[in-house]
This record gives sequence, C-alpha cells and structure tokens, in this order.
Amino acid sequence: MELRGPVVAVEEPRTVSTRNGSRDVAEVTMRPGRGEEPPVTVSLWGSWAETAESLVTGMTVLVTEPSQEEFRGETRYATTAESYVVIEPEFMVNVTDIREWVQCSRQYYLSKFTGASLSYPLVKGSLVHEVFGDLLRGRDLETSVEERVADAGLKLGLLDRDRTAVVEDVRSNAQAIERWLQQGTLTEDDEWRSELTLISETFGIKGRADAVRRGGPVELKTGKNTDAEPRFKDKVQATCYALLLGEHGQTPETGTLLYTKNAVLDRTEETGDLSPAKEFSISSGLLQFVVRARNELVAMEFDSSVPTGYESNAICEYCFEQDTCMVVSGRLDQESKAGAVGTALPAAEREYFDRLYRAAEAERREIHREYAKLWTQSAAERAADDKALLDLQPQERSQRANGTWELRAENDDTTAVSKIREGETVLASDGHPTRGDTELARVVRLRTSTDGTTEIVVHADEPIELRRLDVYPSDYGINGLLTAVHDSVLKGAQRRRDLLFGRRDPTFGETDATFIDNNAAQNRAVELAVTAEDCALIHGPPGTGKTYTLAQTVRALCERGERVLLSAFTNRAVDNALEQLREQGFTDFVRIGTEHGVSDSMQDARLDYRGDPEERAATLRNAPVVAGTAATCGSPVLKECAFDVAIVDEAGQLTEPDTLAAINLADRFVLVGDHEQLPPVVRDDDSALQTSLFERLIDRYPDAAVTLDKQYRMAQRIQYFSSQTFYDGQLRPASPAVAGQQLSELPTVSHEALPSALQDAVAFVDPDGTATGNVNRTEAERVAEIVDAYRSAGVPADDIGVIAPFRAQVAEITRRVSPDITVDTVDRFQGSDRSVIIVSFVATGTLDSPIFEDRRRVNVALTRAKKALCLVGDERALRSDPFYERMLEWAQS
Ligand SMILES: Nc1ncnc2c1ncn2[C@@H]1O[C@H](COP(=O)(O)OP(=O)(O)OP(=O)(O)O)[C@@H](O)[C@H]1O
Repeated sequence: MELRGPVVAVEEPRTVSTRNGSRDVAEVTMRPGRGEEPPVTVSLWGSWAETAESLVTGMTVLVTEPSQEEFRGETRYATTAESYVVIEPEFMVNVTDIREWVQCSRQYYLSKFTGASLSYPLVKGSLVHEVFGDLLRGRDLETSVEERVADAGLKLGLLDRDRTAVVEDVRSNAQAIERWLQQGTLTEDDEWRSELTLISETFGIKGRADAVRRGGPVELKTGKNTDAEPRFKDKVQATCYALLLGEHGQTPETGTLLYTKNAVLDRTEETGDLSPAKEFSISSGLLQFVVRARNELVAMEFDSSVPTGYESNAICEYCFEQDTCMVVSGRLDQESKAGAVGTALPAAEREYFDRLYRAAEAERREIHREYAKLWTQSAAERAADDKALLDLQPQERSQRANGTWELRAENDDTTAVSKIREGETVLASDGHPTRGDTELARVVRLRTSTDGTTEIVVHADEPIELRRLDVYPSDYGINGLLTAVHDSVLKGAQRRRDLLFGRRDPTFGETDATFIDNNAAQNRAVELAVTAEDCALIHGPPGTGKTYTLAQTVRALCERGERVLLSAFTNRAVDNALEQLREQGFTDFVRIGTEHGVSDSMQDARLDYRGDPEERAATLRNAPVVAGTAATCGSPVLKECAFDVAIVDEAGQLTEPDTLAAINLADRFVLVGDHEQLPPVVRDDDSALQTSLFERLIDRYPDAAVTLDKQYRMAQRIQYFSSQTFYDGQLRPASPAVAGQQLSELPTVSHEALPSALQDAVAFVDPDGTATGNVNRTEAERVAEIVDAYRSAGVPADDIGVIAPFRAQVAEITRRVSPDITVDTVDRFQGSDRSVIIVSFVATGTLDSPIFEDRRRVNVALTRAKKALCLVGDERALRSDPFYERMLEWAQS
C-alpha cells in the first residue's frame, strides 16, 4: 500500500512525547491516488518530519507502507518503521548526484556546468572501471588494459600522457581488483553481474551500479582509503544501489567498496588498512538517509533554487573546488558557504544566466516526465507513442571480442513503428524497462526486410533476453546546455559578451576579393564571413546554396590561414558541407562523430580516438578544419580545442546554448540558417530555449546579415507559395532553367504517361479518407497509387520522396510502396530534396493537432520538391484554417 499525490497542506514539525520518549512529527495533508481521491492526513514521524520541512503545497509526495487507523469516522495515516517518504518521485536523481549532494550541495550544483572537462583522473577512472567490467566478463587483464588504453588514445594524447605510463598506472589499479577477485571471492556459485542499470519508480533515483555480487552492490573507487571503513559518500552511493536493488527483491544487507589504489600504496609510507575491499552493513537508517538526502535535493530543484553549501554542512577549507565556487558566487552574486570573490557581472548577464538555467532545468523536468512514462504508460501505450518496440523474439547472443554482448532479436509485427534508430542508446529489457532485467544498449542494426520482419541487433554489457526496446530519455545533454551558458557568461571574452548582450554592434574589415562571381548575395555572404571581426549571419531560404556558400567560406578562411570549426545541428548537414568541400577540391579536414552518425562517404575522414596518444592528438590539433555536430562541440575532447572561426549550419534549429557550445570554441563565428524553417526542438512549450541565437541576432543586427535570394532547386510554380508567405516574395529562381524545369526533362520520363491530375507542377488530391488518430489508411493507399503513377511515367524511385506529419502514417505509407522510395517526417527531410515530393496531410474534418500550427514545417515540406509537388489531404480540413486555405488556393490554381 502506498499514498501518492499532491500536497494540500503541511504543518510545522513538532516534538511530542510518546511511549518511546520524545519524537518529532509533522502532519501533511495530501490527495492520494495521484490527486484523484479526497484529501487525507498523514503523520510523518521521526526523521521523516525533516522531509516535511521541504514540502510545499503542489509538490507530489509518496508515502510507502503507511499505517491506517480509523479515528472518529476519519481515516488517518502515519509512517511506520518500513515507510519511506519521497518528494516528487517522478524527478529522477542520479545516484552520483546524491553522493555529491551529501558531500556538498553546492558542489552538486557547480558540477552541472563544470563537470565535463577532460582530466586525467576522470579518464583513468573510467579506464579502470572498464577493465573491471572486462575482468568480470572473463577477459584477460593484460589484453583488457592494452585495449582500453588504446581506445582512449585521443583523450590521453590531449592530456599529454604517455601510453606506457598510463598502461602501467591502469594495470596497477586493475591488479588490485584481480587479486581481490582471485581471493576465493569469485567462486563458481558466486552470482556476479557487471554494470547494472537501475531505474526506481518508487524513489525517483536512477543509476548504473558497477557490479552486483550475491545481490549486493560493489562500487569501484580509483582512489585510496586506508581507514577500516569506507568513506561516507561512497557508502551513500552503494546504499542508493542497495535501495534500488531492494525494489526488485531482497534489499541487500552488505555493500562493498573497492579502493583500487590501496593495493598500489607503498606499505612503508602508509599506515592503516591497505586491503582494497571494504564491506559495510546497510542499515535501514542509512537507506532512509539517502532518501532524505534525495528529497532535499529535489526540493531545491523544485523551484530551481541555487544551493549555498549550507544545506549539506559542507566543509570548504580543504575543498579542491573552493576557488571555482567562490568565483561563480562572486560573478553571479550568489550566496555561498565558501564566500565569494570578484565583482558581479552586469545584471543583463546574470538575468540571462538565470533565465537559461531555469529553461534548461525545465527541459530536464520534461525529460523526467518521459522517464515516468516508462512505467506509468502500459506497453501498448508506449508502442502507440512510437517509444517502444515490443514482443521481440530473442535470437542468438554472442560475446564480442571485448567481452560485451551482441544480442539479436526479430520482430514480425509488421505494424510496429518507433522512434528508435540505428546508433542510438536504448533501454533493452526482457519485458519491462524498469521492472525487468534491463541494460543500456546501442542499436547496431534495425532493418525491416520486404516480408515485414524486422531484425534488431544491439550491443550491451550483459546478455539479457532481448524482448523489448524503449527509447531512453537521456537528460545527459542538459548539463551540456548549462556548461555552454556558463562558459559563455563566466568565461567568455568581454567583446563577445558585449555582442551577445547588445552593447556593441558587430564590426567588419574590408576586402576587394570576389569569392563567387555568379551570385551577388552569396558573394556578399562570404565577404561578410571572411571580414567579420565578431560574427556574420547568413540567412539561406530553401535551395539558395547555403551549403555551397558555406564551403566557399571555409575555403576562403583557410586560405587566410584561419583554423575553422565546422558545425551543424545534424550529422547529415555536417557531412553535406564536407562533401561540398570535397567537390570544391578541399580535403584537409577531420570529422568528429560516431561510426553510426557519420555517413559512409565521410568515414575515411572520421577521427579515430583509438591509437597512439601523441599521434591522435596531433591529428586533431593540426587539422585546419574540424567538423562535427553542435552536440559534440561541448564534449571534453572538443573543449580542448581552439579555433579562429566557428561556422554553424542549421543554426535556426539550434537552441541558444547549443549554438554557444560551438561558438565558445572560437574567436569569431558565422551562423548559417533559416528561421523560417524548422525551429529548435524543445519539449517545454514556453521555453526560453525556443528562439535560436541565429534568430535573436538576425533581429538585433540586420547589418551583420545577408539573405541568399536565388534558389537553385524549385520550379517557379513550386516556389511561389513559400516565397510569398515566408520571404516577402524575395525568393527567386536562380535562372530561367531552374524556374522552368519540368519532370519531362528527366530522361526516362514521359509527361503524357502521367494522369492529368498530376500533370501540373503543383497538384492537389483529396482521397476522401478518414483519419483515425495519426493514421489515414485511405490516404496512404492513395499516396501509394500516386507514387505508382509517377513510377509508371518513368520517374526513378530515388527521385520521389513522401512526407507525412506523423510517424504512424509514415509507416502506413512505407508498407505500401517499394523500399527504395523515401518516406519520412518533415524533420528528416530538412536539408534534402527530390524531383517529386508527395505530402500526406492525414487530418480529416479539422486540423486539431499542434503539428499543423507550426507553419515552418509546411514551408520545409513544400520546398523539398524540384519539379513536381503533390499535396494529398482532406479539402474540408485544410480549408478550416486560413493559412492552409491559401495553400490550397495556390495548389488548385
Ligand atoms: N553560385 C552557385 N552557382 C552554381 N550552382 C550553385 C550555386 N549555389 C548553389 N548552387 C547549387 O544549387 C544547389 C543547391 O545548393 P545547396 O545544396 O547549397 O542549397 P542549400 O541552401 O544548402 O539547400 P537547403 O535549403 O536544403 O539547405 C546545389 O546543387 C548547388 O551546387
């Protein structure tokens, strides 16, 4: 039994005398059943009364195993010895955050934006952890150490570390583990498991335990500890895992901490207990303590308050972060236990920091809501939301050379659709993502064959039964946003801040060079970019040669000896720009990205992190052009690099902090984009993150911007609506050939073979279907017939694209057309084009989905077509909205 729901009222805790002496108690009134039931009063006894002090009206509270008593016709509840009180259980706190919070609440806050730098202790720590996992999976120590160190080549090189010395260092730490494992602890019937992903529905805690032995957590620490007892913060961490393990079965009574450095210490220097493994008993008091610590943290996050360090009674004297802490306090005018140094930043900067901090944290909460859906939604609901693939049939499992596992499964449900794509990290489970056996896994293959069977292959640390995949709602990127804002506001140069905060207009040098001789606006764009002393903004409506101009800009800058960072929102745009550079004869670049993220044609330019440290680092440091998505710009590796100019493509799709992550690495920047196409993807509707830096700056500094006005893609008839609606009629075909292009120009196409309804460059078809949810089967059928008609008239399959607003409709259509036709949502079509584009609008009767509200998506969809555009939808629904009505009038004219 549990009580879960919003708090209605909270009373101050008071001390009362009971049979067992005096105890604290606080009364809380709440509405159980997630707010569905009438209010009840719960007495929170003993140390849970402390938690009551953090509760405010409106918070959700969960009380487990309360006692229930009838008193004068009223049911009263109270905590028992078995109870836990959990504030906002849907707020997912990382185990490592609780560990940090207990040590210093302010350190927890600071590490959100200072945590991602490259440092040897961190790199070594993860190497030792990886070797530990390898040893548990039966890999040989020497091979593991050599391989893992080789994998970290680039990072070690950037840290100027010598490979042999690192191998020695990691080996000595790992030997401690091996010896301990050999001390008879690892017997045949000993149940071991490395790396266990745990997500708690009850406690709102998630984490990955290093290992589990006989049901108890084992945590590895690469430091030393010569006391008999584990360190308190380490116990807290292991206790969190114990709590989470207990949710699925028996709560373990013992936890183990492994201090790998102990075995390395010279016995003459050190006294005390040198054994690496220290066990401790997990008491109910400790279990409750970690839940209370989590509650304090969550209460602080509830209103985005900033911790001072007093919350956790931090001791500042010996803290290695004291300086950072004082600087942040001084610059942002925050209260902190460590004190403050320096003068406060101007109010504009502080307000900005605050606004984006809150926006990023609101985004984190939205992601946490996604977590909660892992268990509040049924499997069927998740599948319907495209968030899970269910009922997979497990096939082979094989151990890979590095000891991890390759798991294969099949799915013959031909209706299954999901957002999951190859290369992504997902939650793989034997049936339920939080209640079952779950592992984080990487999808390496997800292919549907012509008979509709989908083959799924994932890589995971443990050989679980692969029966279900769920989208993993990672909040990893949020700290990246905060770091970018912090680096920009607290570490950014004065000149850059003056620009960002509107105190100084951008300035430009001069050049009389001509860069592009057949397009004045493009030439002007390169000129602005090359002469910019702060920034330049290139506004490129569809097909206006953004990529072409960007490549010309990169070359012009490199010729002047500048080092360039080339970035974009998507991997595809990064690769397109590099392909354009290659076409223009420039190949001196390195591509940062994962094997799955980078296109096949750019794999040869991809920077391998593995290898000799010095050589790897030199490749990165000496490259005139480094290219990668904006998301990688905040990575520890790229944060070690510096550039003269950062060029960011698709800047209209990036949130402001995402753009900052890229431009923070360079002295000057060039943003390329179109704020009339897709905006940043933000979960929170009212977020300050919704306006891109590109849009903000183009409004503020129109003189630093140039709009490319000639488009090389669409026939005149096709571009008309977009030009009039989004670009004040300024968008023009680049040449008569572009304006007058026709399908019949394609060598295989016979215009007469097309049905008359499709002979115009822009056509509209109403298939008279009915939408059910996000699917319209009749319309999907009709779209397939239209595809066939174009095919029969001789249009090659790869010249046809189909766009639908919803993934479910994409799946409906995909099933009805041959696999070589691209069918996808608008988001996946941005930046590409086809001779023929067919758009399925799905909705019938009315347009009540929010997807139809953002006109910019329609702009993208309509402007993918070069020679023919066919709109398929319900005329009545489309006419119900003035914008779509105008679109129809154009299509039918
Ligand atoms: N100045 C130019 N001279 C000749 N061809 C050009 C010129 N500028 C662009 N093009 C051609 O026009 C086409 C579209 O250019 P590009 O792919 O750069 O457009 P884009 O603006 O990046 O498109 P999107 O809107 O999809 O991002 C390409 O084939 C490109 O080679």
